[in-house]
Amino acid sequence: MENKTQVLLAGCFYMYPMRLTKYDVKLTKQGITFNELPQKKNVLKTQKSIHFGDVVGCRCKKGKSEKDPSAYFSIFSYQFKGKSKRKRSKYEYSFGLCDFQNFEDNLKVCQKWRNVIVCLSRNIVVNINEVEFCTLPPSPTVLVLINPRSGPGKAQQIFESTVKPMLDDADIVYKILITEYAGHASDVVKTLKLEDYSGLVIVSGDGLIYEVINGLMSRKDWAKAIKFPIGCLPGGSGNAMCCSINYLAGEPMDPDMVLHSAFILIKHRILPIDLVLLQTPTDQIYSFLSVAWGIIADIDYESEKLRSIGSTRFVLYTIMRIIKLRTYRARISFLPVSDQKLKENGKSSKSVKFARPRRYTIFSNDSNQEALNSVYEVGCVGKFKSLDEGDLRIRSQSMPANMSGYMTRGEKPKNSLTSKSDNKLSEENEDEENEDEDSGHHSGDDALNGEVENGLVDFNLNSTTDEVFEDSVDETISTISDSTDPVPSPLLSPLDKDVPKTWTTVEDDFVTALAIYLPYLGPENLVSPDSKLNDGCIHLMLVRKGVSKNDLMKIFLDFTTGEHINSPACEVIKCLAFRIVPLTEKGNIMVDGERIDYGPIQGQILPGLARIMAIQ
Ligand SMILES: Nc1ncnc2c1ncn2[C@@H]1O[C@H](COP(=O)(O)OP(=O)(O)OP(=O)(O)O)[C@@H](O)[C@H]1O
Repeated sequence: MENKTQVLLAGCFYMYPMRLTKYDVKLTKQGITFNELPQKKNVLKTQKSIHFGDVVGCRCKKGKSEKDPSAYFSIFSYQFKGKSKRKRSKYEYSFGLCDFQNFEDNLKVCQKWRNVIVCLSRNIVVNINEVEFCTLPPSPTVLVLINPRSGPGKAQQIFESTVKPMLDDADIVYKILITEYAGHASDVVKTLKLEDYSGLVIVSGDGLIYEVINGLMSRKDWAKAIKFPIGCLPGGSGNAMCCSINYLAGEPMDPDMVLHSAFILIKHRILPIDLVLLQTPTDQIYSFLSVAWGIIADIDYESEKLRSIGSTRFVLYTIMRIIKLRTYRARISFLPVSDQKLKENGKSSKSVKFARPRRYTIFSNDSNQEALNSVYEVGCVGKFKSLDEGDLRIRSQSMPANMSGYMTRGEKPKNSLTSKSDNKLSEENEDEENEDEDSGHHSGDDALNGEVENGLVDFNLNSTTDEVFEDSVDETISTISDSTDPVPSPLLSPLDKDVPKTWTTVEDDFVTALAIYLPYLGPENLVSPDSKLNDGCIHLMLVRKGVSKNDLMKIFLDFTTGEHINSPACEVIKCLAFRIVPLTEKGNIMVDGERIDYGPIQGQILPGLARIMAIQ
């Protein structure tokens, strides 16, 4: 079994800028521990540690003074301040070595440490016998698409102020493309030479993600193209994808969601994400988030005019639409998950066939409580257990072992890119010999308390690095092979024909129908708490006419916690496919937050078809 606490490297370093105090530093697969030396008798100093789960990069540096032969390795860690785990902050730990008279010899030792640290922080396994020969892994190269018009129009600013410094710390090479018109991102990915990049990073709202996915799916080589890794940073007003990614990674959404999303982006694995193939009478499109009809679609679309005020627009319109409540008639059909599973197991599906769906109870996660509500038996949500802080943290705090091997070497990018991969002078604020404790550089006891900036000079960056993120996911989850054939939709019958007999159909008056396949629909809207990135099912939520305004308001308020799924007025069905045929003449249908022509729509799940940079 892997010994995560085995010491791979040990040495004596001082911490910049405190040159007089030495530290005993040990490196394991989990992180670095350091103790002040010499330990005074009877004085127990707490051991300090840096976890590789928090580390985004490491760089070698030299002192500013030419005469100083010291070499350093600086570790960039984004860790939680205090125990509340509400916000990550940047810490820079610079360990210095001056054992040898010339800089090159000191540097060699620091480079060895740096190489191992970078590998372990990127989940590349380094065993004890590999430490001496461990080389610096090449840097990933990404294309960053920024939508200057998304949300309150701050995507570019967000990138410059928060994301760029983090990408630089992580030595991620990037090329920036600012979208110039609606549809630009789609045009770009339709012809993009995917082999030039390790992935695509979208700084925008959900609209640009939708564009990119549909652009990739429109390519002849769609089956290969859709596996191109996509990373997302919140620049829009909804940002449902980013909220969902942060939630599933156990990273905070507030405050400073951008920083936490950027942290995930740097520490990501490439994970499969479900898409849904949608058909309308005129179109076939691909969706990653939801199809909304009724009040949820109305709020999304009608609040567009208040885009400039950010996510507050949703709150205002929710109140307005509940006061002036509309209901809509529709025929809604679905293929429940368990129905299909029964068939796969070779059992008769007779027992779950019924003309009109029966309502069954599900139980609250509180075992003392009576059965609370009703949903369809087949594919019902079942028990909903809300994750507490502790549950959520486990994954993000955990060490590289649970995120192993997501990188490998690839082709060298051909583009000229904005990169930090050259030796460069750091912004100088102070003389290196100045041992001022307020310098913001971490030394000894203050190492866990301050911000960064230092008087060291970057030295060791490998400017000829090449890398792609390896798709290390379990390919079996994807049902579709690399092909140039049209995308298959075996579960769907033509939209102008009846749904297959195995489906269930309801005709009724509704307040809303929402097919959703990610947990969050927008900030503070945990509409589908049970959804995962790749659970292979659509969560169909129905609210029928007859719900009181109070109950409806409670459902919307409970979106913040996901508790609404315990409301008797909220029916949830896990299904593989669905069809909504609106019977009320006018209304809105929103796909991933974008309005499409009003009319019948059907969809089926494409399990794990796309690839997303996330932690789950
Ligand atoms: N330069 C541009 N000018 C005008 N529109 C653009 C430009 N670049 C992209 N777009 C369009 O802006 C639309 C809205 O962007 P996006 O969805 O990213 O932001 P948002 O609507 O504020 O966020 P969310 O969808 O999360 O609420 C997208 O449909 C995209 O096509």
